[in-house]
Amino acid sequence: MAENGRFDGWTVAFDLDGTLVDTAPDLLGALNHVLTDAGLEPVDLPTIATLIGNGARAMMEKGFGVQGVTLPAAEMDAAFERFIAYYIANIAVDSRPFEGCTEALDALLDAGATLCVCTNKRQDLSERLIGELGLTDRFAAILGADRATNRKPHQDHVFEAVRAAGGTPERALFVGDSRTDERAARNAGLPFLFVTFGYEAETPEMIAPDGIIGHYAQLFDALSVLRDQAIASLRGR
Ligand SMILES: O=C(O)COP(=O)(O)O
Ligand SMILES: [Mg+2]
Repeated sequence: MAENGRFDGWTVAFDLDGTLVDTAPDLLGALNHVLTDAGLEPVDLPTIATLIGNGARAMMEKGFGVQGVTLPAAEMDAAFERFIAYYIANIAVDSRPFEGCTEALDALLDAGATLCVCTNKRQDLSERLIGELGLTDRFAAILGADRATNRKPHQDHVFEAVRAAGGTPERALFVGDSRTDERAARNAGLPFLFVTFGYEAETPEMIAPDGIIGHYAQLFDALSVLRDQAIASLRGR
């Protein structure tokens, strides 16, 4: 049943922030740039991790909220412009793929898998970040929130990312760091592998994923188990 350990015909969809890349340091830099610009106190790294997951705009609004401020819409728009300008210029200063990530992606590619990115980050930011880190060639498709018909946790985002990569949802697996990812994967009917090194506050027990890894060295074997389970259930239909 192990299908000789290969992933030919399989697509693996990855979340970006907190899953492929540790983006918190540069998101923190950009958020604190606009907060201090507005005369507010900066937030710290543990705080920013609780704000990531629903896109940069939501993160920034929550960041102001943490400092007890709700800006009128027009001012929030202007602050967001400043945030984006700063973040684009500083998107990969300290952001790096999680340890072992690049090697793990290459092992999957060598085994025949197709890889794609399904992220609530904006398309332009996602492409720029992945490009600056030299990872673009590894992904058959990158689908940001603004390119999806409906963003995660909606299944459309997952289906569209997998199909853009030339894959099929029946032979696809999802890797993510958040409840939003878990719900998106479930909504789309994909097995869900949870990474514990990202930005989710809920425990793995609460998330109840199909598999868990705490390091990229465990990715290949964990995805192999999910693939074999999916093959068994496809056969059992
Ligand atoms: O930018 C965010 O807030 C979320 O991005 P992610 O979906 O890649 O985790
Ligand atoms: Mg994430």
